[in-house]
Amino acid sequence: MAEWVRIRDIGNYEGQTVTLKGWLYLRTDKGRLKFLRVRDGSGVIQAVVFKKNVPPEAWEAADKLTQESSLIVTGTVRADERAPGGYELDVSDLEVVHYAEPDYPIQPKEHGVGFLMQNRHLWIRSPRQATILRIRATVIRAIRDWLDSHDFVNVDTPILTPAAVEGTTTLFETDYFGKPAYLSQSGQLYNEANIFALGKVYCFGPTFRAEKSKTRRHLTEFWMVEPEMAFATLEDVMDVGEQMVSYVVQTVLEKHRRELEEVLERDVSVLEKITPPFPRISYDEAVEILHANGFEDFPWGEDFGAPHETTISSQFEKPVFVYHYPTKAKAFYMEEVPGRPEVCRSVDLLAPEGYGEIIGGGQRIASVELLEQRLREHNLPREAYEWYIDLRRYGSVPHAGFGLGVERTLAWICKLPHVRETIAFPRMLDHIYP
Ligand SMILES: NC(=O)C[C@H]([NH3+])C(=O)NS(=O)(=O)OC[C@H]1O[C@@H](n2cnc3c(N)ncnc32)[C@H](O)[C@@H]1O
Ligand SMILES: [Mg+2]
Repeated sequence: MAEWVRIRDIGNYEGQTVTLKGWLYLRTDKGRLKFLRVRDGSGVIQAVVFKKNVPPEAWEAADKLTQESSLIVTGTVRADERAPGGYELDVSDLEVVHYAEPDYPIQPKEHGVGFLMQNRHLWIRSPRQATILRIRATVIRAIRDWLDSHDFVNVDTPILTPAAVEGTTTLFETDYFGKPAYLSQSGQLYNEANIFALGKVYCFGPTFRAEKSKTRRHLTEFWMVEPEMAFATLEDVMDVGEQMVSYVVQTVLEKHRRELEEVLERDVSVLEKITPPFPRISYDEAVEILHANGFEDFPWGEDFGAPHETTISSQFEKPVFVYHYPTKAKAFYMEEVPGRPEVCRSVDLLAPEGYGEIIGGGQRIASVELLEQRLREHNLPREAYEWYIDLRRYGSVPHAGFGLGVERTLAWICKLPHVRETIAFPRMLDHIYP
């Protein structure tokens, strides 16, 4: 058998005889010719079977091929600008590994989202979905590369936790040997302990929100990277956030420009502008933008909804930081702004093109007294946070961090209509199968 190669690298083998292993995506018969669209997980190529060029048994096998049959094809690589990816395989031999059953549910045609979601385990095989998952992997790797190269230590935080971080209304409760435990909403509180050991840390894993929201931006299980820094302030959050997001976007452009343009039909010129610094405006300034752009009655003090975030971010070509939200609109742990207790040292990063919040974070309360006051105000059970208060008793420091949602970031980069396409098996209010 000739050398087994990946379709993604086929350009390196022009004129050579190679072997590909994959699945039949599409078959077109034209007399003594068969055009097979083969995919192998790294890309798609057209394999041309000419009856006179293959053994009779190979032709007979090709004739019985059904969509998604697994196969091994050998042939000579030739450049052809009409072919997907610019190359074709002139087949000299073909072996079928398994004939797929003839009723493969996902035909190369339009299907409704509900049907596709019920068949997500097969839908992910489509070139578009596979491309998105490949870009997702690049986003995750780029995030880790940037943090690892900037002295952040990856520390894993618990999934089973005793208390809320982001409000008690979106907790998934589970029984923990007769006591309640909650799936992690955020690793932040544990990160705040870890920085006293390591200075700069990040956790990166699944987080859970029992969101009752059916929107294009909400999942009930999503992946979040959460950097946290000792001796840091709100400004450090924005510095790190803009540098990391810019690095991620430029890395995706470098590695996946062709897929973005050809498979996802994404206008990449927007992404080319994503470099530091990002604009930074206060919540007060953001409210002024709303008042001047159709939301004259927006009341100061409210959190922004999707339409508001879209209006605010539409004023800028880059993601925009909005800082100093009203204290009452944010979580219990937010440090207050000296002299303005009604606002806190929080920040969100709003992505352009209507993708809204991709980062939430801020500076954390450093004093025992204010933290105890906030726990009372938020009616949080003090006993579940005693350890967290300890962090303010023993060498407290100004510290800050944020969480970036992978799925929302990926949806923006790829310009996807819904976060359901940003993870292999999305979990949403009304979707947990397969
Ligand atoms: N270490 C920190 O400071 C993080 C902080 N405790 C936190 O969880 N902030 S956040 O709730 O705004 O969520 C952060 C990001 O997490 C994403 N996120 C937040 N909730 C969701 C849902 N439901 N679906 C998808 N993505 C979500 C979104 O990008 C948010 O900006
Ligand atoms: Mg948020």
